Amino acid sequence: MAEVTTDQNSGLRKVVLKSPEGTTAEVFVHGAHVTSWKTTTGEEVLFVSKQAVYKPPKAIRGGIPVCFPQFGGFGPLSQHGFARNSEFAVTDSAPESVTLSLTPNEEQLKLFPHPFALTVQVQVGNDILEQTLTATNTGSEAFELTAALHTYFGISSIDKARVDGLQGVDYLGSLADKRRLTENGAYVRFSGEVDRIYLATPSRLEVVDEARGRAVVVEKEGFPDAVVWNPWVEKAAGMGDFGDDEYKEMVCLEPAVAGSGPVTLQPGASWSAKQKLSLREL
Ligand SMILES: O=P(O)(O)OC[C@H]1O[C@@H](O)[C@H](O)[C@@H](O)[C@@H]1O
Repeated sequence: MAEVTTDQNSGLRKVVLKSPEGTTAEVFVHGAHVTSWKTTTGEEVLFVSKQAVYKPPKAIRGGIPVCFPQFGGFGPLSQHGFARNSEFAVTDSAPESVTLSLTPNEEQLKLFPHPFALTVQVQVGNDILEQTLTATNTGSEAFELTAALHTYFGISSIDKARVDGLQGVDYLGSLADKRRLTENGAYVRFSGEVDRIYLATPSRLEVVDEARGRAVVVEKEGFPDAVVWNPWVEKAAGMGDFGDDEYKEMVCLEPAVAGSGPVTLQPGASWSAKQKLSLREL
């Protein structure tokens, strides 16, 4: 069993996972939120802001917030839905994996009148992190959902970072009234704010850290889309839980079901999607 412990700094409950090879991950019960994934050599791969606020129901800034049952503004709820603001229950665990579950409370059902059961499973392997979302419609009517694993990757320097695998892919420009555009570049690089929903992307993408000589390989299933986000100077300055200069240290690449249209879940039916993160030396 992975033990549920109390985080020293925040007082919140978390689970620490460890693979036999020594890869570790830290998962907060609040939001089923992964805040750390360390390689066998002890190197952190994810980014968490030094200004992050560990005070439920606020979502933690960084790591991997779970956006569910809504991504962004694609629906009636507030931005990114309420899973990231909710207390989950730990329903299963082993030294290298944990499953956390959420059913909406009365207040959430008033805003989103669709009973569901959501599980988030997190597992570590040899320099691997896998995360699976499974949602079941436990009500009597069909409903629509959008979702994302809003993954913040730590990088050495934004001018030496890029996202590979998106050339020729159409995207909705969130900074351009969601206009549909096409990615022409071989890579996505960052020299200003980027906020794009790439549609029906290849299942394998990479966040490349040229300065560190390493890429994180993102393999996704069941998430047709991928969001690329960096807030850059102005948006960073406007976020209370994000340092003014921290945009230089992170890139978000978020497997999502968003712009390609919502998933319709029939009564009794389940939907499942996952991401697998691994490393590649350049
Ligand atoms: O501040 P939030 O709600 O965590 O959202 C952060 C960002 O999340 C990204 O997924 C969105 O594309 C951005 O538009 C948004 O700014």
